[in-house]
Amino acid sequence: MVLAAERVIVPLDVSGEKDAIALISQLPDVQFWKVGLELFVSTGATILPTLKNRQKRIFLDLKFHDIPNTVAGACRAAGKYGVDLLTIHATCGRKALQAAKTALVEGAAEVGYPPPKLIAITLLTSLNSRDLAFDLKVPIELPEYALQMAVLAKESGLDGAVCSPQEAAQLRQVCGDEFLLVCPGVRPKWAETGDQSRTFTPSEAIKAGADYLVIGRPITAATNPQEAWAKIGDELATS
Ligand SMILES: O=C(O)c1cc(=O)[nH]c(=O)n1[C@@H]1O[C@H](COP(=O)(O)O)[C@@H](O)[C@H]1O
Repeated sequence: MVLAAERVIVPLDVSGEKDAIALISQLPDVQFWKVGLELFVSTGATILPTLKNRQKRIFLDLKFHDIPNTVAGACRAAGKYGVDLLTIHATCGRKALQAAKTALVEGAAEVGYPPPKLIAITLLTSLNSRDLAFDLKVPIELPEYALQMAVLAKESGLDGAVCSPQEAAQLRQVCGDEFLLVCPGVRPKWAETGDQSRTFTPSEAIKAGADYLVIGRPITAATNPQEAWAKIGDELATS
């Protein structure tokens, strides 16, 4: 049986600490929270100790994208927060990914934390094949591109990738069972797609091989977030 508390990460996509704490309190069964750009840029790292005090797991989603020296510095610092997952864009390239991973491990060791798992963004789930071909000018098919970014991450020593659930099965097959697959772009049948392009339902995403599902607005923007969380829990329990 798939338990939502073990497999679903909910993003704290709000701009203030008060709103973040209200969400955390409203959804006590959520064990894994994501702190992303909106909250981190608005309030800094202050939410992290709050989550740790409540024994929550933390996905720090800062999507680093820079030259090797800069991502290494950022990862060394992020390693000291004691979070569980951290993101970087695969398109930083091999040298930056390797430098990031090394610095993250060193930063965590300096303060005695286990290193967070470093996972690479393959291709944002908001983008579709047309965007990739016509705007980003990438001349290969989208699933193949996402796969190649995951392979680059794996070869660079990263722990996993962020991908659309539509690509999860292929990434799982090629990158193996130990490679962590974190999938946003998850939409229950009853939820709006919004700006996500490559979506699967929660049960489809799990079947495709996702380790974790990142599900935000279907829960957090629902009239009744607890009810939405429970519905997703029911879907996963029977999948
Ligand atoms: O890194 C991410 O978590 C991420 C990568 C990606 O390709 N697509 C994506 O949607 N996300 C994040 O996943 C969350 C999805 O939220 P909802 O679209 O509200 O479910 C957001 O916080 C995004 O920042």
